[in-house]
Amino acid sequence: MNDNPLHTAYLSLGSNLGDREQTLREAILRLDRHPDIRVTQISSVYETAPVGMIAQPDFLNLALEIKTSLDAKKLLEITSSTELDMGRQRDMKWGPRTLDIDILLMDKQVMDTAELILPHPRMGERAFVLLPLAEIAGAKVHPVTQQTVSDMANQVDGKEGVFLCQIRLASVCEPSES
Ligand SMILES: Nc1ncnc2c1ncn2[C@@H]1O[C@H](COP(=O)(O)OP(=O)(O)OP(=O)(O)O)[C@@H](O)[C@H]1O
Ligand SMILES: Nc1nc2c(c(=O)[nH]1)N=C(CO)CN2
Repeated sequence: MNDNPLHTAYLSLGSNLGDREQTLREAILRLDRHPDIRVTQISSVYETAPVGMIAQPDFLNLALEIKTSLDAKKLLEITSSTELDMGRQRDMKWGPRTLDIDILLMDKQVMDTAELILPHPRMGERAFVLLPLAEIAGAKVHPVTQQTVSDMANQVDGKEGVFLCQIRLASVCEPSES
């Protein structure tokens, strides 16, 4: 880690093309191998019906907690380049993708710029985001609405097809000290 202040961020990962499980494992490893990022919590994996454009395969989704000394813009650069390195092609809004990484929350930061909006503007309506996130960050408070993640998850639970999978990824990388 560099000497900058340490931030806590929550990410949503999704995949609905290719070997979805392998893609998620590899993405987590790549993030954790970055010198300024440590993956500190991994939620369960959920198989989820596509939201938005429905004529596409089901997704695997999960949420991560990371600690990072990167600022939010730099973190977005890393998550975007990880998506591209893992074969993501930028094409259709809400279309199929090998890997999607969204930054959901970063500390209590609120920002609205052309490249990055925090908290993620659509997280509150997405069961595929909130159910995994509630497992690892249920008590965290959304800095704009002041709702806890658990309360947000309860509001969307059952509204979309979101099913817990038997896939265990928690051992992909060991939680590290620093
Ligand atoms: N919190 C955020 N996390 C990730 N990307 C963001 C965020 N806020 C804004 N963006 C911008 O959104 C752009 C488009 O992202 P992307 O192609 O992943 O959208 P999408 O996954 O199709 O839809 P959605 O944004 O609804 O998840 C990114 O290039 C990025 O600049
Ligand atoms: N189930 C599911 N649906 C989606 C997803 C996703 O990750 N899972 N991502 C989208 C764009 O970010 C649009 N729709």
